[in-house]
Amino acid sequence: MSKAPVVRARNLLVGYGGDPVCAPVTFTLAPGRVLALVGANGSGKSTVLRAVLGLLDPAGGTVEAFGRPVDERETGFRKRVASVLDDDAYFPALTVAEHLYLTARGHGVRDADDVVAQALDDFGLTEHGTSLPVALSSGQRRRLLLAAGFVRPRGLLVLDEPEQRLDLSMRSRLAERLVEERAAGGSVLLATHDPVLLRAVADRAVLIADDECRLLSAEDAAAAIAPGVL
Ligand SMILES: Nc1ncnc2c1ncn2[C@@H]1O[C@H](COP(=O)(O)OP(=O)(O)OP(=O)(O)O)[C@@H](O)[C@H]1O
Repeated sequence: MSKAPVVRARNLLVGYGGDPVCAPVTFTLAPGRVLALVGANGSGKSTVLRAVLGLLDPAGGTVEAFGRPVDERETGFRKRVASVLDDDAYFPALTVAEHLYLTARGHGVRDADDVVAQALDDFGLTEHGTSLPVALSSGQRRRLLLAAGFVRPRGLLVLDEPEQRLDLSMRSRLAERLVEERAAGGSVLLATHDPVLLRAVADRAVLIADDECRLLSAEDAAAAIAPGVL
């Protein structure tokens, strides 16, 4: 397995309208590793993720994915990068299963039936396969968006607070799924406020802040975001 970084950010400065939202951030993410971004509300985690996904130009520094400057217009980039952000992006007229088939087949998955059935099961959606998004609870809609990230091929999975709106049992299933992802050689970059998820899946973390963005062990990062600390 190639150990070249999947993501390399060097003094990456992110912000809006020329104003940085946090200190420059430097990290690498290797194949088969999970890196978490932690920090207070508004510290800049989602903004860093947007820059890694090419949805926002860096205000300074560089960010590369698979050895090339990030460019989400490149087919090769979009083929290898799956993301689930903090938005409810779904088609109102498609059922849960149809969403997953569309995503899988759109990305050329041959055994889409098996892959979709597995994702429905993993995310507790089997009995909602024929439901439209409007008929789902907010947590079930979140599961649908997460499931869509897992039915397509990927080398990098980017997740923005994937624990949001999930009950504890689904958080633990998500953690198992991410551990499997890592074991299969996939890389995951996630923003999270959940110390339990962080401890279960992350190898390292970056604490995003105004004055300095620091690389921490997963354990130190989990302690830093424990209740009463941040
Ligand atoms: N589209 C935007 N235009 C201008 N400012 C923005 C925009 N999106 C976010 N911000 C600001 O950028 C800062 C960082 O926001 P960001 O969403 O990256 O934080 P976060 O660490 O992900 O927070 P949370 O934990 O609440 O999700 C905040 O001060 C926010 O108000």
